[in-house]
Amino acid sequence: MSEVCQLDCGSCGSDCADRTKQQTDFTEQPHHLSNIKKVIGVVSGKGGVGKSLVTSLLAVTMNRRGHHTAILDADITGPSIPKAFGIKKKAMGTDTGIIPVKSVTGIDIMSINLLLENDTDPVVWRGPIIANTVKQFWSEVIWEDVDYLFIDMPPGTGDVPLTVFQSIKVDGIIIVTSPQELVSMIVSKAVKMAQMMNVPIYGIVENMSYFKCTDCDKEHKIFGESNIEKVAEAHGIKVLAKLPMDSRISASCDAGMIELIHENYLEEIAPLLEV
Ligand SMILES: Nc1ncnc2c1ncn2[C@@H]1O[C@H](COP(=O)(O)OP(=O)(O)OP(=O)(O)O)[C@@H](O)[C@H]1O
Repeated sequence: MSEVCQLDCGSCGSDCADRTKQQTDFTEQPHHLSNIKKVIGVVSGKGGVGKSLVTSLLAVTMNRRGHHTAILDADITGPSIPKAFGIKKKAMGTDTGIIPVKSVTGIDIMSINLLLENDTDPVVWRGPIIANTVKQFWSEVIWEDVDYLFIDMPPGTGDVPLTVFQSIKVDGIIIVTSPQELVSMIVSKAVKMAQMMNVPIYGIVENMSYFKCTDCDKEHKIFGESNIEKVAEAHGIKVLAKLPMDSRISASCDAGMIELIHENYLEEIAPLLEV
């Protein structure tokens, strides 16, 4: 540190410990009234594979097991969480901070669509502004007594997910894929990004893994045989669950009733998160 530190590295040439710290630690603090026990990021190497659905189902599962859960919708340009939970109310801002909206079963939710006047308005913002909005959802929203905060991460491995990883201390991530040809490359990208960011990986959820015929009860692999086990093994991670392609799922999302869905599709993941 220079002899009289003005807390302004821009005008100071001293190569001190404080400068090094400022250059490498980009972590944002949560709101001082927030109390979050575990933060779990849900990521996908590409869009449209069901990342928001898996985030929603994880929050529902943990909530059903008696934990207070919350969702931070960091998918700013494609926010689909409020629709899946049928939330029409807007989030409230107070002098102290922003209050998330509670779903029917008590899951706290924050999403850009809970701030926009019209939820069909597109968010046409540049990367840094989008990343800043996510940071604000972390630092300015009051996440009160949350056991599990699930973050629906922006898809891909670009600028925005990177900034989010740098700013929010995530306890672990879950990677969502669908059984398609490019899965190996897509998973590799997500795994490498997590490793670069030093974030532990819980494992992979394969969505739209199969379709179960209601007439013959047979499972059909619509996208062909999956090689997810091999891909997971190659990266030393686990396949946590395989979700069927099920019209009841899309119907529940469309009707805003995802938390009232009867099936507990991701129940087997819960004990791992509870450790
Ligand atoms: N297993 C499934 N069975 C039936 N419908 C599904 C399933 N998974 C996802 N869907 C439907 O597919 C659509 C896209 O899913 P979702 O929004 O979760 O994808 P996403 O990966 O978050 O997309 P994006 O990256 O663009 O935000 C939704 O309408 C959802 O209801």
